[in-house]
Amino acid sequence: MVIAASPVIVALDYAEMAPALELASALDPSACRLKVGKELFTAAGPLLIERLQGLGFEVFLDLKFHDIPNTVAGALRSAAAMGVWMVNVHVSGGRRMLEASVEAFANVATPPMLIGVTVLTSMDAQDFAELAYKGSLGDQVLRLANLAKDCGLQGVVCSAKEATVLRQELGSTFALVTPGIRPAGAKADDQRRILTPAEAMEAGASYLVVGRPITRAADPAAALEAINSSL
Ligand SMILES: O=C(O)c1cc(=O)[nH]c(=O)n1[C@@H]1O[C@H](COP(=O)(O)O)[C@@H](O)[C@H]1O
Repeated sequence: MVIAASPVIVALDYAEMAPALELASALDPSACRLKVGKELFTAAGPLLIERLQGLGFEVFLDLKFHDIPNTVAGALRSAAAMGVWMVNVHVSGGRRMLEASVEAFANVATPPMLIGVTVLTSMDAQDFAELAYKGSLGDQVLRLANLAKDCGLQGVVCSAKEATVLRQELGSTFALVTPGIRPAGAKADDQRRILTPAEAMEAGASYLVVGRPITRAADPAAALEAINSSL
């Protein structure tokens, strides 16, 4: 496996294996990592993970587990057995689920990084208000990030808009994985809390998750290169 020099994680949001492998083959594993999410993993499964690793890529398995502690712990052990680099769970699954998640990797020699999802980057203040949580969206992100850290997770997924505050509150070694990244002038699509790659790094992000601005570009490798050289 190649350790990428770049903080970019390319989201392979495809419906099947072939286009995902085609895109991966066009990219350099020293220039990015790859993320496989619910759509692609449900269609293509562990075989795809093996193929991407065979091309030299570290893989973020983004299945956002959210279930009872025993079920999530089992799912995480299965993920670790695939040798993935990063996995995630919803922090809103609560303390016992998070502690069971950490415990699931206790006997794994090289465990994946365990990351908690806070408030999805597709949500804005209005969406958030409908859920009737206490405080603002930003308060909720901070509350969930503190809980994740307290339970022993290595980082959180959040919007880069929250990265400055989280970096201050949670210290320099806690990983901030930030989707909702759009180069200047790119379409927001369904994302609501967005920043450019350079702004996100400036705000304290550790990793930038970028999907459509790369996967739907006429030349994905050039789009990745442009982002990397903007940092
Ligand atoms: O966990 C994630 O990766 C994630 C969390 C979040 O809050 N928002 C978010 O967009 N994501 C993922 O990040 C990727 C963003 O893709 P683009 O919007 O195409 O750049 C998608 O694969 C999402 O599933």
